Amino acid sequence: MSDPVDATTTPAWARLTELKASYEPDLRGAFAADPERATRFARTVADLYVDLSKNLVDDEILAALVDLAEQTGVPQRRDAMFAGEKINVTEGRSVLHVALRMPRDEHLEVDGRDVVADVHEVLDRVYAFSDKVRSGEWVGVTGKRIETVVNIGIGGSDLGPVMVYEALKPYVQAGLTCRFVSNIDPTDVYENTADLDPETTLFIVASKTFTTLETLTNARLARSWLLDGLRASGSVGEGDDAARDAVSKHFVAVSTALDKVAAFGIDPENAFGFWDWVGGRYSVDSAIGTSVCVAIGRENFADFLAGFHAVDVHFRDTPAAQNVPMLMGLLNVWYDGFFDSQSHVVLPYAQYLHRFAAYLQQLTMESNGKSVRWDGSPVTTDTGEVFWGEPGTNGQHAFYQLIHQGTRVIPADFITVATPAHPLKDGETDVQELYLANFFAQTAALAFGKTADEVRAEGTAEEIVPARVFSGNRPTSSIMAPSLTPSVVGQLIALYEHITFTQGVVWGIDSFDQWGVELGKQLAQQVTPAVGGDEAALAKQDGSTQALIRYYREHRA
Ligand SMILES: O=P(O)(O)OC[C@H]1O[C@H](O)[C@H](O)[C@@H](O)[C@@H]1O
Repeated sequence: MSDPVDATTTPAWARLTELKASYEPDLRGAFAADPERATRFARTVADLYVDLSKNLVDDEILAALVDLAEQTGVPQRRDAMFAGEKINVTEGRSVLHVALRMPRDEHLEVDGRDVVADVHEVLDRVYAFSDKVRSGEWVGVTGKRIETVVNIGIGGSDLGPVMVYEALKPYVQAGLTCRFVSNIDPTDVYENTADLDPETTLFIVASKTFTTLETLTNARLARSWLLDGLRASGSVGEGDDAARDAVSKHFVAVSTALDKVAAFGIDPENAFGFWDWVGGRYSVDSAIGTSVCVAIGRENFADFLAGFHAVDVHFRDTPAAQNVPMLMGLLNVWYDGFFDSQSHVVLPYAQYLHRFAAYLQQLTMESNGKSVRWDGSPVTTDTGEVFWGEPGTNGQHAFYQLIHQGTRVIPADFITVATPAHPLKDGETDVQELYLANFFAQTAALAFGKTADEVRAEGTAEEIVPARVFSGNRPTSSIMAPSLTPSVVGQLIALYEHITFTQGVVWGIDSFDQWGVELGKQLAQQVTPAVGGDEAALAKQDGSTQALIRYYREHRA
Protein backbone atom coordinates (compact mmCIF):
# COMPACT_ATOMS: atom_id res chain seq x y z
CA MET A 1 0.00 0.00 0.00
CA SER A 2 1.45 3.34 -1.01
CA ASP A 3 2.41 5.80 1.70
CA PRO A 4 0.15 8.80 2.20
CA VAL A 5 1.31 11.98 0.55
CA ASP A 6 1.59 14.94 2.89
CA ALA A 7 -0.83 17.31 1.18
CA THR A 8 0.94 20.35 2.61
CA THR A 9 4.15 19.48 0.74
CA THR A 10 2.54 19.35 -2.70
CA PRO A 11 2.90 22.10 -5.32
CA ALA A 12 -0.92 22.35 -5.33
CA TRP A 13 -0.98 23.19 -1.62
CA ALA A 14 1.70 25.83 -2.17
CA ARG A 15 -0.38 27.24 -5.01
CA LEU A 16 -3.54 27.24 -2.86
CA THR A 17 -1.64 29.06 -0.11
CA GLU A 18 -0.55 31.68 -2.59
CA LEU A 19 -4.05 32.03 -4.06
CA LYS A 20 -5.62 32.30 -0.63
CA ALA A 21 -3.24 35.10 0.35
CA SER A 22 -4.61 37.33 -2.39
CA TYR A 23 -8.19 36.03 -2.46
CA GLU A 24 -10.80 38.54 -1.40
CA PRO A 25 -14.12 36.68 -1.30
CA ASP A 26 -16.60 38.67 -3.39
CA LEU A 27 -19.46 36.56 -4.68
CA ARG A 28 -21.42 39.65 -5.77
CA GLY A 29 -18.48 40.73 -7.88
CA ALA A 30 -17.87 37.22 -9.19
CA PHE A 31 -21.45 36.82 -10.42
CA ALA A 32 -21.49 40.35 -11.86
CA ALA A 33 -18.24 39.78 -13.73
CA ASP A 34 -19.23 36.37 -15.07
CA PRO A 35 -22.83 35.88 -16.17
CA GLU A 36 -21.98 32.24 -16.83
CA ARG A 37 -20.76 31.53 -13.30
CA ALA A 38 -23.91 29.67 -12.25
CA THR A 39 -23.69 27.28 -15.16
CA ARG A 40 -19.91 26.98 -15.21
CA PHE A 41 -19.86 25.93 -11.59
CA ALA A 42 -22.84 23.59 -11.82
CA ARG A 43 -22.44 19.83 -12.25
CA THR A 44 -24.79 16.91 -12.50
CA VAL A 45 -24.47 13.44 -11.12
CA ALA A 46 -27.23 10.93 -11.81
CA ASP A 47 -30.46 12.80 -10.90
CA LEU A 48 -28.70 15.41 -8.80
CA TYR A 49 -28.15 18.97 -9.99
CA VAL A 50 -25.33 20.40 -7.91
CA ASP A 51 -24.71 24.14 -7.93
CA LEU A 52 -21.24 24.94 -6.60
CA SER A 53 -21.24 28.54 -7.84
CA LYS A 54 -21.86 30.08 -4.41
CA ASN A 55 -18.61 28.68 -3.05
CA LEU A 56 -15.57 30.81 -2.28
CA VAL A 57 -13.60 29.75 -5.33
CA ASP A 58 -12.58 31.01 -8.70
CA ASP A 59 -11.23 29.09 -11.68
CA GLU A 60 -7.66 29.15 -10.44
CA ILE A 61 -8.56 27.90 -7.00
CA LEU A 62 -10.72 25.13 -8.41
CA ALA A 63 -7.91 24.10 -10.75
CA ALA A 64 -5.46 24.00 -7.85
CA LEU A 65 -7.88 21.88 -5.81
CA VAL A 66 -8.18 19.46 -8.71
CA ASP A 67 -4.37 19.35 -8.85
CA LEU A 68 -4.34 18.64 -5.12
CA ALA A 69 -6.52 15.58 -5.68
CA GLU A 70 -4.11 14.33 -8.34
CA GLN A 71 -1.01 15.09 -6.28
CA THR A 72 -2.32 13.36 -3.16
CA GLY A 73 -3.34 10.29 -5.14
CA VAL A 74 -7.12 10.48 -4.80
CA PRO A 75 -7.81 8.85 -8.19
CA GLN A 76 -5.33 6.03 -7.51
CA ARG A 77 -6.72 5.27 -4.09
CA ARG A 78 -10.26 5.40 -5.45
CA ASP A 79 -9.22 2.86 -8.10
CA ALA A 80 -7.60 0.74 -5.39
CA MET A 81 -10.87 0.80 -3.44
CA PHE A 82 -12.88 -0.30 -6.47
CA ALA A 83 -10.32 -3.04 -7.17
CA GLY A 84 -10.76 -4.50 -3.68
CA GLU A 85 -7.28 -3.61 -2.41
CA LYS A 86 -6.95 -3.56 1.35
CA ILE A 87 -7.04 0.22 1.73
CA ASN A 88 -8.41 -0.06 5.28
CA VAL A 89 -4.84 -0.43 6.43
CA THR A 90 -5.20 -0.53 10.20
CA GLU A 91 -7.74 -3.34 9.98
CA GLY A 92 -6.15 -5.05 6.95
CA ARG A 93 -9.44 -5.00 5.03
CA SER A 94 -10.79 -4.18 1.62
CA VAL A 95 -13.35 -1.38 1.46
CA LEU A 96 -16.09 -2.53 -0.83
CA HIS A 97 -19.38 -0.92 -0.01
CA VAL A 98 -19.42 -0.13 -3.74
CA ALA A 99 -19.77 -3.88 -4.39
CA LEU A 100 -23.03 -3.93 -2.41
CA ARG A 101 -24.74 -2.07 -5.21
CA MET A 102 -23.04 -3.55 -8.26
CA PRO A 103 -25.50 -5.08 -10.73
CA ARG A 104 -25.84 -8.85 -10.76
CA ASP A 105 -23.88 -9.29 -13.99
CA GLU A 106 -20.71 -7.58 -12.69
CA HIS A 107 -17.84 -9.48 -11.12
CA LEU A 108 -15.27 -8.47 -8.57
CA GLU A 109 -12.80 -10.96 -7.14
CA VAL A 110 -11.41 -10.46 -3.66
CA ASP A 111 -9.20 -13.16 -2.14
CA GLY A 112 -10.39 -15.55 -4.85
CA ARG A 113 -14.13 -14.95 -4.33
CA ASP A 114 -16.57 -13.13 -6.57
CA VAL A 115 -18.00 -10.73 -4.01
CA VAL A 116 -20.75 -9.53 -6.36
CA ALA A 117 -22.13 -13.07 -6.53
CA ASP A 118 -22.04 -13.26 -2.72
CA VAL A 119 -23.81 -9.90 -2.45
CA HIS A 120 -26.64 -11.00 -4.72
CA GLU A 121 -27.05 -14.32 -2.99
CA VAL A 122 -27.73 -12.53 0.31
CA LEU A 123 -29.81 -9.86 -1.40
CA ASP A 124 -32.04 -12.54 -2.90
CA ARG A 125 -32.59 -14.01 0.58
CA VAL A 126 -33.40 -10.56 1.99
CA TYR A 127 -35.83 -10.00 -0.90
CA ALA A 128 -37.50 -13.38 -0.36
CA PHE A 129 -37.84 -12.67 3.36
CA SER A 130 -39.27 -9.21 2.77
CA ASP A 131 -41.75 -10.61 0.21
CA LYS A 132 -42.99 -13.06 2.83
CA VAL A 133 -43.44 -10.44 5.54
CA ARG A 134 -45.14 -8.03 3.16
CA SER A 135 -47.51 -10.63 1.73
CA GLY A 136 -48.46 -12.02 5.12
CA GLU A 137 -46.97 -15.42 4.31
CA TRP A 138 -44.58 -14.93 7.24
CA VAL A 139 -46.71 -15.14 10.36
CA GLY A 140 -45.95 -14.92 14.06
CA VAL A 141 -46.23 -17.85 16.39
CA THR A 142 -50.01 -17.45 16.74
CA GLY A 143 -50.55 -17.24 12.99
CA LYS A 144 -51.02 -13.47 12.76
CA ARG A 145 -49.27 -11.42 10.10
CA ILE A 146 -46.51 -9.00 11.07
CA GLU A 147 -47.55 -5.37 11.49
CA THR A 148 -44.47 -3.87 13.17
CA VAL A 149 -40.81 -4.50 12.46
CA VAL A 150 -38.45 -3.33 15.21
CA ASN A 151 -34.84 -2.92 14.16
CA ILE A 152 -32.47 -3.26 17.11
CA GLY A 153 -29.02 -1.89 16.31
CA ILE A 154 -26.79 1.10 16.98
CA GLY A 155 -24.37 3.28 15.01
CA GLY A 156 -24.22 2.06 11.45
CA SER A 157 -26.70 -0.69 12.25
CA ASP A 158 -29.30 1.93 13.18
CA LEU A 159 -28.62 5.36 11.70
CA GLY A 160 -28.73 4.24 8.06
CA PRO A 161 -31.92 2.17 8.34
CA VAL A 162 -33.79 4.77 10.37
CA MET A 163 -32.70 7.65 8.15
CA VAL A 164 -33.71 5.84 4.95
CA TYR A 165 -36.98 4.55 6.42
CA GLU A 166 -37.91 8.10 7.37
CA ALA A 167 -36.79 9.44 3.99
CA LEU A 168 -38.91 6.92 2.10
CA LYS A 169 -42.05 6.95 4.24
CA PRO A 170 -44.31 7.46 1.22
CA TYR A 171 -43.04 4.13 -0.14
CA VAL A 172 -43.79 2.13 3.01
CA GLN A 173 -46.48 -0.54 2.59
CA ALA A 174 -49.75 0.33 4.30
CA GLY A 175 -50.24 -1.74 7.44
CA LEU A 176 -46.51 -2.11 8.09
CA THR A 177 -44.51 0.11 10.41
CA CYS A 178 -40.85 0.04 11.39
CA ARG A 179 -39.42 1.19 14.67
CA PHE A 180 -35.81 1.55 15.67
CA VAL A 181 -34.31 0.82 19.05
CA SER A 182 -30.70 1.80 19.59
CA ASN A 183 -29.98 3.37 22.95
CA ILE A 184 -29.13 1.24 25.97
CA ASP A 185 -31.18 3.69 28.03
CA PRO A 186 -33.96 1.25 28.99
CA THR A 187 -36.44 3.93 28.02
CA ASP A 188 -35.75 3.28 24.36
CA VAL A 189 -36.78 -0.36 24.28
CA TYR A 190 -39.62 0.35 26.73
CA GLU A 191 -41.15 3.18 24.71
CA ASN A 192 -40.81 1.32 21.44
CA THR A 193 -42.49 -1.86 22.65
CA ALA A 194 -44.99 -0.63 25.26
CA ASP A 195 -47.90 -0.28 22.84
CA LEU A 196 -47.04 -3.21 20.56
CA ASP A 197 -48.66 -6.61 20.31
CA PRO A 198 -46.03 -9.36 20.56
CA GLU A 199 -48.10 -11.54 18.20
CA THR A 200 -47.66 -9.08 15.32
CA THR A 201 -44.13 -7.81 16.06
CA LEU A 202 -40.93 -8.95 14.38
CA PHE A 203 -37.48 -7.95 15.65
CA ILE A 204 -34.45 -7.57 13.43
CA VAL A 205 -31.27 -7.67 15.49
CA ALA A 206 -28.73 -5.81 13.37
CA SER A 207 -25.10 -5.85 14.43
CA LYS A 208 -22.04 -6.25 12.25
CA THR A 209 -19.99 -7.75 15.07
CA PHE A 210 -22.84 -9.15 17.17
CA THR A 211 -20.85 -8.16 20.24
CA THR A 212 -22.19 -4.64 20.76
CA LEU A 213 -23.36 -4.26 24.35
CA GLU A 214 -26.30 -1.98 23.59
CA THR A 215 -27.68 -4.14 20.82
CA LEU A 216 -27.31 -7.47 22.57
CA THR A 217 -28.81 -6.07 25.77
CA ASN A 218 -31.74 -4.59 23.88
CA ALA A 219 -32.19 -7.85 21.95
CA ARG A 220 -32.40 -9.79 25.22
CA LEU A 221 -34.88 -7.26 26.63
CA ALA A 222 -36.96 -7.62 23.48
CA ARG A 223 -36.85 -11.40 23.69
CA SER A 224 -38.07 -11.27 27.30
CA TRP A 225 -40.79 -8.79 26.34
CA LEU A 226 -41.91 -11.10 23.54
CA LEU A 227 -41.97 -14.28 25.60
CA ASP A 228 -43.53 -12.63 28.65
CA GLY A 229 -46.25 -11.14 26.48
CA LEU A 230 -46.98 -14.35 24.61
CA ARG A 231 -47.01 -16.40 27.80
CA ALA A 232 -49.23 -13.89 29.61
CA SER A 233 -51.85 -14.23 26.90
CA GLY A 234 -51.48 -18.01 26.94
CA SER A 235 -50.30 -17.99 23.31
CA VAL A 236 -47.09 -19.80 24.14
CA GLY A 237 -46.38 -22.40 26.78
CA GLU A 238 -43.47 -22.57 29.20
CA GLY A 239 -40.29 -24.41 28.26
CA ASP A 240 -37.34 -24.01 25.97
CA ASP A 241 -38.92 -25.55 22.88
CA ALA A 242 -41.88 -23.19 22.99
CA ALA A 243 -39.55 -20.26 23.50
CA ARG A 244 -37.32 -21.33 20.62
CA ASP A 245 -40.30 -21.69 18.34
CA ALA A 246 -41.61 -18.23 19.26
CA VAL A 247 -38.18 -16.63 18.84
CA SER A 248 -37.78 -18.23 15.41
CA LYS A 249 -41.03 -16.60 14.24
CA HIS A 250 -40.33 -13.19 15.75
CA PHE A 251 -36.56 -12.68 15.53
CA VAL A 252 -34.23 -12.43 12.59
CA ALA A 253 -30.64 -11.19 12.62
CA VAL A 254 -28.21 -9.38 10.37
CA SER A 255 -24.50 -9.77 11.04
CA THR A 256 -21.08 -10.70 9.74
CA ALA A 257 -20.75 -13.08 12.72
CA LEU A 258 -23.33 -15.76 12.03
CA ASP A 259 -21.81 -18.09 14.67
CA LYS A 260 -22.59 -15.48 17.33
CA VAL A 261 -26.12 -15.10 15.97
CA ALA A 262 -26.65 -18.84 16.48
CA ALA A 263 -25.15 -18.66 19.97
CA PHE A 264 -27.66 -15.92 20.81
CA GLY A 265 -30.47 -18.32 19.92
CA ILE A 266 -31.52 -17.04 16.53
CA ASP A 267 -31.89 -19.74 13.88
CA PRO A 268 -29.17 -19.31 11.21
CA GLU A 269 -31.97 -19.84 8.68
CA ASN A 270 -33.28 -16.48 9.87
CA ALA A 271 -29.97 -14.67 9.60
CA PHE A 272 -28.62 -12.52 6.79
CA GLY A 273 -24.87 -12.08 6.47
CA PHE A 274 -22.50 -9.48 5.20
CA TRP A 275 -18.75 -9.11 5.17
CA ASP A 276 -15.87 -7.46 6.99
CA TRP A 277 -15.19 -5.30 3.93
CA VAL A 278 -18.37 -3.33 4.67
CA GLY A 279 -17.86 -0.66 7.32
CA GLY A 280 -20.78 -0.25 9.73
CA ARG A 281 -21.42 3.32 8.61
CA TYR A 282 -21.33 2.18 4.97
CA SER A 283 -23.74 -0.72 5.47
CA VAL A 284 -27.32 0.49 4.98
CA ASP A 285 -27.19 -0.93 1.46
CA SER A 286 -26.23 -4.39 2.78
CA ALA A 287 -28.55 -6.74 4.69
CA ILE A 288 -28.39 -4.07 7.43
CA GLY A 289 -31.10 -2.40 5.33
CA THR A 290 -33.46 -5.38 5.75
CA SER A 291 -35.98 -3.34 7.76
CA VAL A 292 -36.07 -0.79 4.95
CA CYS A 293 -36.46 -3.54 2.35
CA VAL A 294 -39.39 -5.03 4.26
CA ALA A 295 -40.97 -1.60 4.48
CA ILE A 296 -40.58 -0.49 0.86
CA GLY A 297 -40.33 -3.79 -1.02
CA ARG A 298 -37.77 -5.35 -3.30
CA GLU A 299 -38.40 -3.15 -6.39
CA ASN A 300 -37.93 0.04 -4.42
CA PHE A 301 -34.92 -1.36 -2.60
CA ALA A 302 -33.36 -2.30 -5.95
CA ASP A 303 -34.02 1.25 -7.13
CA PHE A 304 -32.32 2.54 -3.95
CA LEU A 305 -29.22 0.42 -4.72
CA ALA A 306 -29.24 1.55 -8.35
CA GLY A 307 -29.06 5.14 -7.11
CA PHE A 308 -25.89 4.42 -5.18
CA HIS A 309 -24.42 2.62 -8.15
CA ALA A 310 -25.07 5.51 -10.54
CA VAL A 311 -23.03 7.80 -8.28
CA ASP A 312 -20.33 5.13 -7.84
CA VAL A 313 -19.90 4.92 -11.60
CA HIS A 314 -19.68 8.70 -11.83
CA PHE A 315 -17.10 8.83 -9.03
CA ARG A 316 -15.09 6.01 -10.59
CA ASP A 317 -15.11 7.23 -14.19
CA THR A 318 -15.37 11.02 -14.20
CA PRO A 319 -12.31 13.29 -14.40
CA ALA A 320 -11.71 15.27 -11.21
CA ALA A 321 -12.82 18.62 -12.64
CA GLN A 322 -16.29 17.22 -13.33
CA ASN A 323 -16.42 14.70 -10.52
CA VAL A 324 -19.05 15.95 -8.10
CA PRO A 325 -18.12 14.02 -4.94
CA MET A 326 -14.44 14.74 -5.55
CA LEU A 327 -15.05 18.45 -6.05
CA MET A 328 -17.25 18.68 -2.96
CA GLY A 329 -14.64 16.83 -0.89
CA LEU A 330 -11.96 19.19 -2.20
CA LEU A 331 -14.07 22.23 -1.32
CA ASN A 332 -14.34 20.90 2.23
CA VAL A 333 -10.56 20.52 2.35
CA TRP A 334 -10.26 24.11 1.11
CA TYR A 335 -12.52 25.47 3.84
CA ASP A 336 -10.97 23.33 6.58
CA GLY A 337 -7.40 24.04 5.56
CA PHE A 338 -7.57 27.65 4.45
CA PHE A 339 -10.58 29.22 6.22
CA ASP A 340 -10.29 27.36 9.51
CA SER A 341 -13.84 26.09 9.10
CA GLN A 342 -14.53 23.80 11.95
CA SER A 343 -17.99 22.70 11.04
CA HIS A 344 -20.15 21.98 8.05
CA VAL A 345 -23.90 22.30 8.11
CA VAL A 346 -26.27 20.15 6.06
CA LEU A 347 -29.73 21.62 5.55
CA PRO A 348 -32.27 19.42 3.83
CA TYR A 349 -35.34 21.28 2.64
CA ALA A 350 -37.24 18.00 2.60
CA GLN A 351 -38.83 17.03 5.89
CA TYR A 352 -38.46 13.35 5.10
CA LEU A 353 -34.67 13.83 5.27
CA HIS A 354 -34.92 14.92 8.90
CA ARG A 355 -32.42 12.27 10.06
CA PHE A 356 -29.94 12.88 7.24
CA ALA A 357 -27.60 15.11 9.25
CA ALA A 358 -27.51 12.60 12.11
CA TYR A 359 -26.68 9.87 9.62
CA LEU A 360 -23.94 12.01 8.08
CA GLN A 361 -22.43 12.66 11.48
CA GLN A 362 -21.41 9.04 11.81
CA LEU A 363 -20.43 8.71 8.16
CA THR A 364 -18.18 11.75 8.12
CA MET A 365 -16.97 12.13 11.70
CA GLU A 366 -16.28 8.49 12.48
CA SER A 367 -14.52 8.25 9.12
CA ASN A 368 -12.39 11.37 9.21
CA GLY A 369 -11.95 12.26 12.88
CA LYS A 370 -8.33 11.08 12.97
CA SER A 371 -4.99 12.54 14.00
CA VAL A 372 -2.65 10.07 12.35
CA ARG A 373 -2.30 8.97 8.76
CA TRP A 374 -2.53 5.44 7.49
CA ASP A 375 1.22 4.97 7.92
CA GLY A 376 0.98 6.06 11.57
CA SER A 377 2.54 9.49 11.05
CA PRO A 378 0.76 12.54 12.47
CA VAL A 379 -1.48 14.53 10.16
CA THR A 380 -0.24 17.95 9.13
CA THR A 381 -3.61 19.64 8.71
CA ASP A 382 -6.86 19.78 10.60
CA THR A 383 -9.14 16.86 9.78
CA GLY A 384 -12.73 15.91 10.35
CA GLU A 385 -14.95 18.95 10.59
CA VAL A 386 -18.10 18.72 12.70
CA PHE A 387 -21.16 17.90 10.59
CA TRP A 388 -24.51 19.04 11.86
CA GLY A 389 -27.88 20.25 10.65
CA GLU A 390 -31.63 20.16 10.80
CA PRO A 391 -34.25 20.45 8.12
CA GLY A 392 -34.97 23.90 6.79
CA THR A 393 -37.00 25.95 7.52
CA ASN A 394 -36.82 24.96 11.19
CA GLY A 395 -33.15 25.88 11.38
CA GLN A 396 -33.85 29.33 9.93
CA HIS A 397 -35.77 30.19 13.08
CA ALA A 398 -33.14 28.72 15.36
CA PHE A 399 -29.48 28.67 14.43
CA TYR A 400 -29.09 30.33 11.00
CA GLN A 401 -28.17 33.54 12.80
CA LEU A 402 -24.71 32.08 13.44
CA ILE A 403 -24.31 31.04 9.82
CA HIS A 404 -25.34 34.49 8.54
CA GLN A 405 -23.56 36.75 10.99
CA GLY A 406 -21.24 34.69 13.19
CA THR A 407 -17.48 35.06 13.03
CA ARG A 408 -16.72 31.66 11.51
CA VAL A 409 -17.07 30.39 7.97
CA ILE A 410 -19.58 27.53 8.07
CA PRO A 411 -19.95 25.93 4.65
CA ALA A 412 -23.54 24.82 4.11
CA ASP A 413 -25.09 22.19 1.88
CA PHE A 414 -28.68 22.93 0.94
CA ILE A 415 -30.58 19.89 -0.35
CA THR A 416 -34.07 19.84 -1.82
CA VAL A 417 -36.41 18.29 -4.37
CA ALA A 418 -38.69 19.93 -6.90
CA THR A 419 -41.75 17.75 -6.42
CA PRO A 420 -43.05 17.28 -2.90
CA ALA A 421 -44.49 13.98 -1.71
CA HIS A 422 -47.63 15.81 -0.62
CA PRO A 423 -48.50 18.78 -2.85
CA LEU A 424 -50.67 20.67 -0.39
CA LYS A 425 -52.17 24.07 -1.06
CA ASP A 426 -52.85 26.89 1.34
CA GLY A 427 -55.78 28.46 -0.51
CA GLU A 428 -54.29 29.27 -3.89
CA THR A 429 -50.70 28.99 -2.68
CA ASP A 430 -48.67 25.89 -3.48
CA VAL A 431 -46.88 25.36 -0.17
CA GLN A 432 -43.88 23.71 -1.86
CA GLU A 433 -43.28 27.04 -3.57
CA LEU A 434 -43.16 28.83 -0.23
CA TYR A 435 -40.76 26.18 0.96
CA LEU A 436 -38.43 26.42 -2.03
CA ALA A 437 -38.57 30.22 -1.95
CA ASN A 438 -36.96 29.96 1.48
CA PHE A 439 -34.29 27.59 0.14
CA PHE A 440 -33.41 29.94 -2.72
CA ALA A 441 -33.59 33.05 -0.53
CA GLN A 442 -31.30 31.64 2.13
CA THR A 443 -28.54 30.64 -0.27
CA ALA A 444 -28.75 34.07 -1.92
CA ALA A 445 -28.70 35.89 1.43
CA LEU A 446 -25.68 33.89 2.56
CA ALA A 447 -23.81 34.52 -0.67
CA PHE A 448 -24.65 38.14 -1.32
CA GLY A 449 -25.49 39.57 2.08
CA LYS A 450 -26.67 43.10 2.60
CA THR A 451 -24.40 46.14 2.63
CA ALA A 452 -24.56 49.03 5.09
CA ASP A 453 -25.85 51.28 2.30
CA GLU A 454 -28.63 48.84 1.54
CA VAL A 455 -29.54 48.72 5.22
CA ARG A 456 -29.53 52.55 5.41
CA ALA A 457 -31.69 52.78 2.30
CA GLU A 458 -34.38 50.96 4.26
CA GLY A 459 -34.45 53.88 6.71
CA THR A 460 -32.60 52.05 9.47
CA ALA A 461 -31.34 54.22 12.34
CA GLU A 462 -27.58 54.67 11.96
CA GLU A 463 -26.67 53.17 15.34
CA ILE A 464 -28.16 49.79 14.46
CA VAL A 465 -26.90 49.65 10.89
CA PRO A 466 -23.85 47.51 11.80
CA ALA A 467 -26.03 44.94 13.51
CA ARG A 468 -28.18 44.66 10.40
CA VAL A 469 -25.38 44.28 7.87
CA PHE A 470 -24.86 40.85 6.33
CA SER A 471 -21.33 40.33 5.09
CA GLY A 472 -22.34 37.72 2.51
CA ASN A 473 -19.64 35.48 1.04
CA ARG A 474 -20.90 32.64 3.21
CA PRO A 475 -20.36 29.54 1.07
CA THR A 476 -23.12 27.16 0.09
CA SER A 477 -23.57 24.22 -2.26
CA SER A 478 -27.09 23.56 -3.50
CA ILE A 479 -28.22 20.05 -4.38
CA MET A 480 -31.54 19.56 -6.16
CA ALA A 481 -33.32 16.46 -7.43
CA PRO A 482 -36.66 15.97 -9.16
CA SER A 483 -38.20 14.15 -6.18
CA LEU A 484 -37.22 12.06 -3.18
CA THR A 485 -37.29 8.61 -4.77
CA PRO A 486 -35.46 5.55 -3.42
CA SER A 487 -32.85 6.09 -6.13
CA VAL A 488 -32.30 9.72 -5.13
CA VAL A 489 -31.85 8.75 -1.49
CA GLY A 490 -29.23 6.19 -2.57
CA GLN A 491 -27.56 8.84 -4.70
CA LEU A 492 -27.35 11.29 -1.82
CA ILE A 493 -25.78 8.70 0.47
CA ALA A 494 -23.22 7.63 -2.12
CA LEU A 495 -22.42 11.28 -2.84
CA TYR A 496 -21.47 11.88 0.80
CA GLU A 497 -19.62 8.56 1.07
CA HIS A 498 -17.35 9.63 -1.75
CA ILE A 499 -17.00 13.20 -0.47
CA THR A 500 -15.81 11.67 2.80
CA PHE A 501 -13.44 9.36 0.94
CA THR A 502 -11.90 12.24 -1.01
CA GLN A 503 -11.22 14.28 2.11
CA GLY A 504 -9.72 11.27 3.85
CA VAL A 505 -7.27 10.59 1.03
CA VAL A 506 -6.16 14.22 0.77
CA TRP A 507 -5.50 14.17 4.52
CA GLY A 508 -3.79 10.78 4.23
CA ILE A 509 -6.02 9.08 6.78
CA ASP A 510 -7.73 5.71 6.95
CA SER A 511 -11.40 6.69 6.72
CA PHE A 512 -12.53 3.14 7.40
CA ASP A 513 -11.34 2.33 10.91
CA GLN A 514 -12.79 3.76 14.15
CA TRP A 515 -10.35 2.98 16.92
CA GLY A 516 -11.43 6.13 18.72
CA VAL A 517 -14.62 4.48 19.96
CA GLU A 518 -12.84 1.62 21.72
CA LEU A 519 -11.42 3.24 24.86
CA GLY A 520 -14.80 4.29 26.21
CA LYS A 521 -16.15 0.77 25.66
CA GLN A 522 -13.24 -0.79 27.56
CA LEU A 523 -13.57 1.65 30.43
CA ALA A 524 -17.33 1.05 30.65
CA GLN A 525 -16.60 -2.63 31.24
CA GLN A 526 -14.17 -1.79 34.01
CA VAL A 527 -16.52 0.72 35.61
CA THR A 528 -19.64 -1.46 35.56
CA PRO A 529 -18.79 -3.41 38.77
CA ALA A 530 -18.06 -0.14 40.57
CA VAL A 531 -21.46 1.23 39.55
CA GLY A 532 -23.01 -1.96 40.90
CA GLY A 533 -21.47 -1.44 44.35
CA ASP A 534 -18.11 -3.25 44.19
CA GLU A 535 -16.04 -1.10 46.57
CA ALA A 536 -12.70 -2.52 45.39
CA ALA A 537 -13.57 -1.65 41.79
CA LEU A 538 -14.73 1.79 42.92
CA ALA A 539 -11.44 2.46 44.68
CA LYS A 540 -9.58 1.89 41.40
CA GLN A 541 -11.42 4.76 39.67
CA ASP A 542 -10.16 8.33 39.54
CA GLY A 543 -11.55 10.85 42.04
CA SER A 544 -14.06 12.42 39.71
CA THR A 545 -15.43 9.06 38.58
CA GLN A 546 -15.71 7.89 42.18
CA ALA A 547 -17.69 10.99 43.12
CA LEU A 548 -20.02 10.59 40.17
CA ILE A 549 -20.67 6.94 40.99
CA ARG A 550 -21.32 7.81 44.64
CA TYR A 551 -23.81 10.45 43.54
CA TYR A 552 -25.56 7.79 41.47
CA ARG A 553 -25.65 5.32 44.33
CA GLU A 554 -27.01 7.89 46.77
CA HIS A 555 -29.72 9.15 44.46
CA ARG A 556 -30.81 5.98 42.74
CA ALA A 557 -34.45 5.41 43.75
O1 LIG B 1 -23.00 -3.20 13.99
P1 LIG B 1 -22.25 -3.30 15.28
O2 LIG B 1 -21.12 -4.27 15.21
O3 LIG B 1 -23.19 -3.62 16.41
O4 LIG B 1 -21.62 -1.90 15.56
C1 LIG B 1 -22.36 -0.75 15.79
C2 LIG B 1 -21.48 0.47 15.85
O5 LIG B 1 -20.64 0.36 16.98
C3 LIG B 1 -19.36 0.78 17.00
O6 LIG B 1 -18.89 1.11 18.24
C4 LIG B 1 -18.76 1.54 15.87
O7 LIG B 1 -18.15 2.71 16.27
C5 LIG B 1 -19.73 1.81 14.75
O8 LIG B 1 -18.99 2.00 13.59
C6 LIG B 1 -20.70 0.71 14.57
O9 LIG B 1 -21.58 1.03 13.51
